[in-house]
Order: sequence, then C-alpha cells, then structure tokens
Amino acid sequence: MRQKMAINQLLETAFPGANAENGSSNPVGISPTTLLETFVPGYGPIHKFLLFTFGFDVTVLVTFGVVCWLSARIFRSAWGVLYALVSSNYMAEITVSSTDEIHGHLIAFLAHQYKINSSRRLMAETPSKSAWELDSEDTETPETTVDAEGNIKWLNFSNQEAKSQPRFTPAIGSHNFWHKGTYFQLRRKEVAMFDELGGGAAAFKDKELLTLSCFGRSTEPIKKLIQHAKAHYHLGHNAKTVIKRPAPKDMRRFGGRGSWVKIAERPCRPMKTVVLDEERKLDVLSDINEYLNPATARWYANRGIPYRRGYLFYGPPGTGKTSLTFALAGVFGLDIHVVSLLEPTLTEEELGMLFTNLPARCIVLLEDIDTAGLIREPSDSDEKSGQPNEGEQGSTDFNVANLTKALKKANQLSEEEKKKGISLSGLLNIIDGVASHEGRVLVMTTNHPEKLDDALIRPGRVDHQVAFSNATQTQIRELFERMYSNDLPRTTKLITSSGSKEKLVDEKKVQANGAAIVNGTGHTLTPPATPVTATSDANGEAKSTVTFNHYAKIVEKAPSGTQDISESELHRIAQLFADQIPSDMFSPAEIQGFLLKRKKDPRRALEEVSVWVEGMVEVKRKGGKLVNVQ
Ligand SMILES: Nc1ncnc2c1ncn2[C@@H]1O[C@H](COP(=O)(O)OP(=O)(O)OP(=O)(O)O)[C@@H](O)[C@H]1O
Repeated sequence: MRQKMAINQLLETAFPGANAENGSSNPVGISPTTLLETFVPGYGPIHKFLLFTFGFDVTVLVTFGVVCWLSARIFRSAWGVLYALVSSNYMAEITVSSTDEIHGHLIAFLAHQYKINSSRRLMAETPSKSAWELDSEDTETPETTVDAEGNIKWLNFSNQEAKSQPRFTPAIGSHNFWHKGTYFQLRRKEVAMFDELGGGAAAFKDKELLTLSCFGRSTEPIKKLIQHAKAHYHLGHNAKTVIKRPAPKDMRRFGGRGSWVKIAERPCRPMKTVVLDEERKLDVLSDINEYLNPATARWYANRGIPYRRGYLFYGPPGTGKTSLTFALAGVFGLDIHVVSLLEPTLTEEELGMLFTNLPARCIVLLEDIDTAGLIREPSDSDEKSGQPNEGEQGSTDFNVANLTKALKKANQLSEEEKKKGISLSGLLNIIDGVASHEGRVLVMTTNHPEKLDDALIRPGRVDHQVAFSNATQTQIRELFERMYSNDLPRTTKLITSSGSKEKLVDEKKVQANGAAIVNGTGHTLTPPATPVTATSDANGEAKSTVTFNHYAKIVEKAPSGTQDISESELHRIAQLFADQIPSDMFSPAEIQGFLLKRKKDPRRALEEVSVWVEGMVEVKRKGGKLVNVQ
C-alpha cells in the first residue's frame, strides 16, 4: 500500500493533475497510461503486469524517455535557429570552389594540420609525385646491388607506389580546428553541376566546395588563413617551374582560372645550363626584366601602348629554344602556359578566352608555330585574282564551271578549318587584338622562320627575335664541361668483408680497389652516382676482393660507373673534344645525346668522338635519319 502511494506521488510530480489511480484531478480524465494504452497496442496488459508483479509503474520510465526525446528535439531546433542566427550575424565565411587552385592549396595545408589529421573522418589520397620529388620521398631509395656471385641486381621501382605514404585530408562534412588562436569551421561538400556536353547531351559532374568560417563579422582571419595556406604551398614550390595547358574542353567552358590546368612542375632550369652566346642571353634577360618591371606597365599605359611583349626563338631543332624558355621562366619565377594550336578541340573563341584568363604575369609558349597549320583566310585581292578575266569570259555570264570551282573551294576551306580550328587572322587578333590580355610574355618557337607569315612576326607581335644555331666550338666546350662538372659529394654504400653490416665507405677507397681515378689537384669533379651496394657472404676477405674487382668492371658498363677528373684536366679534355667536332654542324641536343651515353667517362667521350663525328657526317650527307653511331 505504501509502495503504491509512493508511485502515485511520483506520478503526481511528473504529471501534475494526472493521477494514475483515479484521475480525479485530471479535468479531461486522460492520464499518460491511458494515452499510451490508446497509442501503443498491448501496453495496458504489460503495464498492469509490471505494476502488480513488481510494483513498478513503467509509465514513469516511458514518460521520462518521451520528455527527454522531446527536450532534445526542442533543444536541437533551438540550437539550429540560434546557430543560424549567430552564423548569419556573427560569423564570417569564405567559400572556395574546387575549380580554383586555392582549393588544392588549402587541402594540402589542412592535411598538415594536427587537429584535422587526428579527426575521426578523413579522406585518404595517394599523392602524385614527380620523378624529381622521389629524392625527398619517405620511401626507400632502391639501389643497384652486386651479390657475392657477381650478379647485378638493377634498380627496381615496383614497390614504390605501395610504399609511398598516403595523404590524409578532411572527409566530406564538417570539421573544426584552431589556427593561431582562432577557431575555424570547415565544411567540405560535393555539389553536382549540370554540364552541357553539346549535341543535346548533358551530364551531372561533381564539384567540391570548401567553406571556411570563423566567429566575428570580418573575413580577415579566413583571408589570412588562405594566404598562409598559399604561402605554405608555395614554400616547397618556389624553386619549381609550373607548366600549364588548357583544361579539357568541358572544364574550360566555365572560364576563370580553371581554364588552365597544371600538367607538370619541374625544378627551375638554371640559366647557366643553356649554352648560348652570353650577349644574346643577357639581351633577352634584360629585355624581359625591363618589361616585367611594374613601372614599365605604367609607362606603357601613359603612352597608350598595349602592355605586351612577344619573342620569336628560331633555329634548327635541338638548339635550345625550349630550354631557354624554361630557364627564363625559372629566372623570373613565371609559370609557363603551353598552347598547341594543333589541338583539334581548340576553337578561336576558346583560345581567346584562354588568353583572357591568363595570370597577370606569365609566359605563353606557342611551340613550332610554323607547323601550327594556321590558315590564311582569302583576302580580297586573292579573291579578285581568282576571278575570270573579263576578256576571257563575259563578266555577267553565268559560268557553271566557275561556280562548281568556287563551291569546291569553299567546301575544302571549311573542311580544313574544321580540322585546324584556328585561322591566322584569329590568332593575330588573340595575340594583339583590342581585347587581348596584357602583361604576358609570348614566346613563339620555330625551326622555319621563313615559313611564317609577315603579319605574325611584325613588331608589336614579335618584339625581340633570338636566333639559335648549331653548336659552335665554344658551345661544344661548354656543353662538355657542364656534363662532367661537379655535382654532389658522394659516398658509396658497401658491405665490408667483416660481416654483413653496411658501412659508408669513401668512394676514393672503393675506386682504389676498382675503377681508375685521376685526382691530380685533390679537387675532384664528379657526377652524381647511384649508390651501389656490394654484398659478400660470411666467407670473408677473398670474396670481398672479387666483389670490388667485379664492381670495377660493372662501373665501366653500368650507368653508375664514374671517373673522377680534375678541373684543369677537364678544361684540357673539353678543348680537345671541341677541336674534333666541326663548328656549326651538330645541334647541342646531338652533342648532349653523345655525351649522355658516356656521362661518367669524359676520356671515353674524347676517345670515341672522332668515330662518332665521321659516322654522323656520313648520315647527314646521305640525308638519313637513323644513326649507326651513337
Ligand atoms: N643551347 C643549349 N644549351 C644547353 N642544352 C641544350 C641546348 N640546346 C639543346 N640543348 C639540349 O637539347 C635538348 C633539346 O633542347 P630544346 O628542346 O631546348 O631544343 P629546341 O630548340 O626547342 O628543339 P625543337 O626545335 O626541336 O623544339 C634538351 O635536353 C636541352 O638540354
């Protein structure tokens, strides 16, 4: 009885006015139990069973649960309203689309944030690395090894991908993190874009949006964060040259900076590696330097001159036109935007749009402009010359033959136009039309300047021409010296005979046991070597000597082979080498190709050069393309 009273008391507290026993104080006579009995089938018998067997009124528990659930709902709705109120009035946000490169910078930066990294929702990505980045990669560097039997185990990269560390970035959804004392929220979400593919077809594509927000009414902290992320990204990239090309057709239709995509990033090419007459190099360098100076832009504007500069690099293949362009990009820290006018999907309109979306300062490279298949639209004079002479046929006479010819010509032209897409007049307009982009450095290269239309290279479109020629004696000597000049100090990993433990051994000692070394002055000039590990079994000394000797033989053939040479000796050999090659006959690329095959052995290059020259002269005389001397 006392128990029952206690229950009633409890119910009375939970539901004032709803007395479970008699419901007398409930004006409508509905108690929670009645309600539950009405809505939950079978609740009545269970409730009664529990009440009479254990004296426990389950209604209290159910009601408590319902109250908690309702409160949570109300709290969540209230929080939603409050949050919306706070975020719209007291939070600032910036959204970045995945079509912009800032998106990549932010993701790379966030991947390094400790708080984000320890988040429970991450996305794993395989970072793509170029061959140049493998040096700094956290995976093992493969080695050329020679076992005790003298078998060579060549470099093998099969496990590189598997061993490379994945990158973890915030997953789609909401995240938060602190950066320099500010609390940031990050929302990463995918949105579908309706994409017209042309021909009536359409598709949905995914694009990503990153929204960064922080408390306060100013976006300044977010701007600083973005700036910081960009700086973080460029920290490891300032010694690299970025190469971009037009984005795929369906992406570039949206315009903006997304119309160009990065295709490669290379270490900057030092200017000194381009073997060219110093004066010519300096001329170009100072010309571009002057042009890029911000004061020059004002100077141009004040005089009403369009702020553009065009360069034509012409000369035989393999003489350094592209190399100089890359070196210039490295010197001035400019990205290179490469355009192929032969790209079948590129229309004049799109090329114009691509030019408008160039950054303020950059290099635009139009390679082999003579082969770009630019078509000259028939001018009035051409048309006139194609018309029949009045004397021959009456000008007013209807001539079926002429009409057929004209139609055929028109058809041919449109076929040609369809294939090539860009006409000469279209390109001229894009290069220096009224709406053309200002601030870029346009570099056009060609092997056949004589084939170019005068209009294309008139001043204003091409302001500076640089002639490239086959290698002169001085250039040959320079190429030789550069090939064998010093790089990084080396150590070679060897396993000593005393056991299987690895030990770093001075390379000179290795060579004393194997390959010959020349070290007159003590200052050695050595190209970088691949570490070679020689292994020996537990049998010791004898095997080890065999291994060293064997190594000496391998180094003669394998690319890891080397021969050190003093600086003065190198100059002497370079001169002897240059003396054996006729001036202005071979391109630097051809000489470089010959030297690369002997890249660790300047003496061998000197010994074999005369045979190579003879063979190559013969090939050139016959006009052949395949060489039998290399
Ligand atoms: N003047 C040079 N100095 C240093 N290296 C050169 C020079 N010319 C050519 N090379 C080397 O030859 C190769 C081809 O050079 P590059 O592509 O610059 O020639 P190119 O004149 O642009 O040829 P193409 O007209 O066929 O495009 C490169 O590996 C480059 O290092």
